[in-house]
Amino acid sequence: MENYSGSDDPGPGFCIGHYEKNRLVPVNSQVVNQVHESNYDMMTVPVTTPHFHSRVLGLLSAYLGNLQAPSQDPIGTMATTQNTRPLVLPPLSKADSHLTPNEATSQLVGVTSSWIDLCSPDPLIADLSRQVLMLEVAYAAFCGIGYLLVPGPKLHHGGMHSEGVTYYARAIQDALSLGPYIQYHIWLPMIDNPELELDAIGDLAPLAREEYLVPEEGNSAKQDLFGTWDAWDSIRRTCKYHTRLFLALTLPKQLPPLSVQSRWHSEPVHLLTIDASVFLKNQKGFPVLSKAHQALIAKLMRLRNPPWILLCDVGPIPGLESADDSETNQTNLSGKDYPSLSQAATNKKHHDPTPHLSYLRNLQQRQPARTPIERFGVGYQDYLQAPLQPLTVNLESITYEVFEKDPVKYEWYERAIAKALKDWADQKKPTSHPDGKVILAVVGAGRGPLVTRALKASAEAGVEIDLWAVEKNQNAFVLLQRHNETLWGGKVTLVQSDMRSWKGPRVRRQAAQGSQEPVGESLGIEDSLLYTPKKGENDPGRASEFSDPKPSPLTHTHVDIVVSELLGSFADNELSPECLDGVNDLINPVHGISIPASYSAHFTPISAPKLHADVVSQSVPNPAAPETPYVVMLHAIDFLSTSELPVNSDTAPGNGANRSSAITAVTAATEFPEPFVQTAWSFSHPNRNIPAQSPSRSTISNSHNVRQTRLSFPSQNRGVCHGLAGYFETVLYGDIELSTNPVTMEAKSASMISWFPIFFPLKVWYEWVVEVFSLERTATSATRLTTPSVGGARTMSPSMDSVKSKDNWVKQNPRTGYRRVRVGMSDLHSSIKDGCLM
Ligand SMILES: C[S@@+](CC[C@H](N)C(=O)[O-])C[C@H]1O[C@@H](n2cnc3c(N)ncnc32)[C@H](O)[C@@H]1O
Repeated sequence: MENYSGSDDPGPGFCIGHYEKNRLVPVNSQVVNQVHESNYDMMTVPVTTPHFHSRVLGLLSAYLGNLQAPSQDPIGTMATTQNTRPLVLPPLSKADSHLTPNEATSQLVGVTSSWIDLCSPDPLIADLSRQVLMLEVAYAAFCGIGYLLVPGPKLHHGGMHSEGVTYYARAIQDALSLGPYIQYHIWLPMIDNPELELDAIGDLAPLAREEYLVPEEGNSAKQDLFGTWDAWDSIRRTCKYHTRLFLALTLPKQLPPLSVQSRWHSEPVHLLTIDASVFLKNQKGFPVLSKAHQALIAKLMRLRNPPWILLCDVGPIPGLESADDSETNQTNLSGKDYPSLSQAATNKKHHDPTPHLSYLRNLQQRQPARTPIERFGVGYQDYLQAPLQPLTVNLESITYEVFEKDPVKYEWYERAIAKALKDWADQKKPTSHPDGKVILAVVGAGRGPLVTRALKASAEAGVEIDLWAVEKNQNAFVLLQRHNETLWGGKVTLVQSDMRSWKGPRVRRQAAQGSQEPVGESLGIEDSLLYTPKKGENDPGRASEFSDPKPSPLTHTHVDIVVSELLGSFADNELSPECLDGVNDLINPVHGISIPASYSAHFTPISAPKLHADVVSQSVPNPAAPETPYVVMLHAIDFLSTSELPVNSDTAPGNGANRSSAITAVTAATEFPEPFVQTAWSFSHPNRNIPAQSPSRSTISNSHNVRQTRLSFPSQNRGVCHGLAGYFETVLYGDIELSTNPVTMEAKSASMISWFPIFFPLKVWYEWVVEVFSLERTATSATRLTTPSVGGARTMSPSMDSVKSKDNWVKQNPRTGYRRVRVGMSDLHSSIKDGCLM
């Protein structure tokens, strides 16, 4: 068996890059070499130059200076457009970009302009921004850039909040087809904090014309913990969960509550940007990250695709930009933090030109080794697998081999069998064997690991057993025969049969001479003579058995202990109850034991964007894809129903009076909230209540195994439910249990790897783009409204007008005094492919 201890396993590697907003040097191979020599893995490069920015501002200013009102045509149609004379940007010129296609390009992350505003309520600004993005994307694609960092949507425009996201999303959808080999990273902060969404000099947003703006009245927008996640959700839905669309997430100085962190953890965060200001200083003045930041980074780094880290504003790359800049920038020291002269002299000796990078490299080395489950699961994380069909399909040897690597399951079975045998002996229970041996049958023996464990348990408990192994897989049966000869000393009677047609063990009628002390008296059925086929000979109409070839009068008897391992990820989904029903009558009717004694199925709703995207992409060739329950090692998921109290913006970090207490609460814990997992149903064996089967029916009724359930899951925060995560728990014997339920597995069977959870996908309902908002009054009243709003909100939304006229009590402009919280949204549908093409 492979060693899964993980002691020599290095932790995850960090890929760290250098971000410079206004990098002015043209990047070539020498520059990239310099980056590598400085211990960075990669760097960013702006797609366009400040020259291009000035040129666009100049064109806009000239355009606005000459703006005329649209001339009316006789029927007034011109009045319905705001683009009578659109401003069209000319193509890029040499001075507009430092990018050149060369061998270094593929190692760069291109950055598109942050001064545009695709969400602007002013159609002129929005359209100009779209043109800028398209020019940049087209040129980046031409140069061979593989990764683009695209600043996220601006969410606040005066009194309007999050209204232009659909337009932003639409532009990204266009960009995806314009740069067909580019991976796009939408750059977002972890929460929507309007106070931090500041306009810089030269930004297009403040140039939006007043007539398109709604003034902010009184209450400024509050921060919204899930506001940026919500925007991201709109974008990726519009782009239909595109496989080249990812996130770049800004790590803030104050981390948001863990429920917000766990939401981002479930999303495709492929870049993590860390600004110099996020670092604290240790006693020696070196930059370090808080424990909470370290914990979040550690979790992200254990994902199937760990994010790359971009260090922002941490000073220049040594040797690349001027040394003077490097001195002043390196740790952002200010005022009293400056070292004394003697400290400065010492520092000079040990001068580290990249202290933030050194810290992250050190953090990388301190990452804990992967756990046995993580090592085992490499390549399986968030990977959809169809569940096994062990009854109808004969498993391959390699599949058994994977089961057999479990460091816990077989150990627990051995303990359970030993305990059951000891109890049997201690309680002096009669056995089904004439010699008093406990008759134990491993049904569904596979390649025999439980048979080995049963023999060990018998030796350990000092209780003699008569061991039977039943397996229907003819290929695995060959190995069972071999093991019986080489490993088990012929002590096992092998039966190649479906357990449902097995007639039970056969024993000699009289106790054999010289047998060991019986455990108890025999309950054997001694009323029939049976035929034992010779080795290799099949008994027609009955299972073939290979045992002592000496012919002797045999009789069927009961099994005292049935051991099976037929559970699926959702307990009963691999037909465990149905198969065990087939041996139910063979179990000793008074004292018989089944290991497992019982099992239950559990589930909880989850957000699983990666799995959803995979199911959707598989749906094209396979329409049954969304109807399939998948076995998945769940990782990038968020539990939607948790035991955590709901968090609201008032108690989130950065909110005035509550700030300090909230931050304490946030930084104290680093584990994501525990899911609320509920039990769906359970089964136990032997089942003394199986109704008698009607002799007139050829098939056995399975109605006693039908189960149904209806459960409620409180959800604390908004999110998208992509499906249900299913788990199981099983009582093997007494207090020996196995569990995959994330709430109990640590206590019951930590490090068990045989089963991954099951994922039941949910289909999503589609319509033309419709957004539904709940209006939360931000002023005095706590009134809530739900208003569907069709299309965009660049003009006054028709829905808003109808709300005004219908509901007298909404007297004021509903755009002010209310906060719109999106509660639902359909997919974006477009007739562009089927419409009239140019
Ligand atoms: C999950 S595997 C477990 C194998 C083995 N006990 C182990 O732990 O590695 C289940 C085994 O049960 C066998 N099996 C399933 N249904 C069966 C049935 N009705 N009768 C006999 N064997 C069955 C399968 O062929 C498979 O070998």
